Amino acid sequence: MQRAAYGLAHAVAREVKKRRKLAGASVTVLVGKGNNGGDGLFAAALLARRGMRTTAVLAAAEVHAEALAAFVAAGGRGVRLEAANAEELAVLCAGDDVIIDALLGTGARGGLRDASAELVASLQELRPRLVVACDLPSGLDANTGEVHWPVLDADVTVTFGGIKAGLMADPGEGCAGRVERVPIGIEKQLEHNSPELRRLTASDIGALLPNPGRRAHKYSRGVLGVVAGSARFAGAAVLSVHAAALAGSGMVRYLGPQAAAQLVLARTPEALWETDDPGRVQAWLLGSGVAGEEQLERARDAGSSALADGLPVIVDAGALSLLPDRCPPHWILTPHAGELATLLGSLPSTGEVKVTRDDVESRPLHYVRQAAEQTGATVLLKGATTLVSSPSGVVFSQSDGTAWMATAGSGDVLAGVLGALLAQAAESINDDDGAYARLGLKLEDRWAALAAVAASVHGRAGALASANFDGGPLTASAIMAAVPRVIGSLNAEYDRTRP
Ligand SMILES: NC(=O)C1=CN([C@@H]2O[C@H](COP(=O)(O)OP(=O)(O)OC[C@H]3O[C@@H](n4cnc5c(N)ncnc54)[C@H](OP(=O)(O)O)[C@@H]3O)[C@@H](O)[C@H]2O)[C@@H](O)CC1
Ligand SMILES: Nc1ncnc2c1ncn2[C@@H]1O[C@H](COP(=O)(O)OP(=O)(O)O)[C@@H](O)[C@H]1O
Ligand SMILES: [K+]
Repeated sequence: MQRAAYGLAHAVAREVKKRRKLAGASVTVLVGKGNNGGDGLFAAALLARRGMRTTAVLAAAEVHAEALAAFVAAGGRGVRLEAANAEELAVLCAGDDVIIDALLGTGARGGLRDASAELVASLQELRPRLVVACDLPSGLDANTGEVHWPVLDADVTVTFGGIKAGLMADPGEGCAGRVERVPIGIEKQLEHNSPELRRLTASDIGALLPNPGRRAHKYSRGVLGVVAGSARFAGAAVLSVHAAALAGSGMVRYLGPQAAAQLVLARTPEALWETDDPGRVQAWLLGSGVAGEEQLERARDAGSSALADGLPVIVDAGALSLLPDRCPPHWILTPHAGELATLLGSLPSTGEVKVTRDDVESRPLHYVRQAAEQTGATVLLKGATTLVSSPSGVVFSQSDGTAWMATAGSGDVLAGVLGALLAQAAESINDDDGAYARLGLKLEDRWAALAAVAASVHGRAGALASANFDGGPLTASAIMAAVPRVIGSLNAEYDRTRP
């Protein structure tokens, strides 16, 4: 507890010092009845000793006794929260330099209640200057990222031990701000009861990105077949094919109507337009912008032959309605929340239960796992945080992008990037050289890991492109243009630091 409190106090002091002098600055800690409140009180005691004006709002009749004694001994002032003073305390706290949210931690069941809920709801409206959450924002489920409102949005969350699953899945991650981990000596223990949710680091991604050998040729590099676009959505074909070319496919074969093919070739003269037998490919991308019977038929045919040949397939947008009864794990579905809701609704195994987009957005971790389990496929659920579930239940979470990436065509670029990675990895991934094992990944989860690599490359490309515009807005084309540089720098960084 002392290590946790010290880490928390250190982070709070640092954040305050970015804004003003620490001595004389005001901090209020919101204290619940459990150990989370104890951590908050011990941290506030340390801050009082460093000259901060400290107040504790005590939300329970009994709080951690030892921590309260330390807090009082350090000169802190306690106020009991009651229904009658919740509004008034909210106004007072909102004027503070920093608020520490230590109401509920990992032991919470359900959300904030009564006066605590009232206080937090009012505070959230008053937009306090700086909020630091102790371990996790109170009201958030540490295992799922599901949220019981109201929750006080944190600028920084200081979390102890391992990073909880709930801080890597929305809507929880969206409330947590920047997450900092304080090691407290229980990390080894956590490794063994891992929550099966994993975030790949830049170095993990460098280790998994395909790299051409010296004697590579275009066919050995990996050919991607693409059935995308249609008369109505020709742009999806243009974007996905170009992104696949930029992300390093050996070759891209495009199947689609002549009008779309002309636009595809105008942007990507490197691509081939296949009008009858598409020739050999190592992987397929089906569905981005696919509409109309003729193009759906092409996607269906390519899907059937891929299934028979055991080839990896990305199933995006329009092709999500063409799934076989059971998909193999090397089929990667790439829905956004709305598409996932529709997909789940169409599965016989979901039964009569209706799933809406709101349901998926409230419980993305639950539904992405459910979809992978029920279809047998790997499922990549797009969003601010993108979750990828292997049918084994192992989930990857990547959150490397910027909100400017919520722009039309962005998903088509992701599909192209993933297609390029799949085509390049398709042949080597089955006789893995140990890269997955070295990262502690099971080979059965390799498709999900590769999809997470694509999501991260896509997110990093968006972040880089926006940074090049001083944080300004993006088009899908701008995201795509940054992809080669992101892959190049991830590879270079990995080469510099590899063991
Ligand atoms: N190794 C570790 O574990 C470490 C843990 N550490 C710290 O401990 C924290 C976990 O502590 P914890 O177990 O005391 O849980 P926490 O959330 O503070 O309080 C639970 C209490 O609140 C109550 N309560 C429950 N739900 C409620 C609700 N909705 N609304 C109101 N009350 C509610 C419930 O009581 P009851 O429901 O029975 O009234 C229960 O007694 C963790 O987040 C981290 O900060 C660190 O020090 C590092 C090492
Ligand atoms: N708020 C956000 N922050 C970061 N990335 C986002 C956000 N919203 C969407 N994205 C990303 O942008 C892409 C949008 O894909 P999609 O919804 O399929 O759009 P489209 O079909 O128009 O291409 C996904 O990769 C998603 O992860
Ligand atoms: K908390």
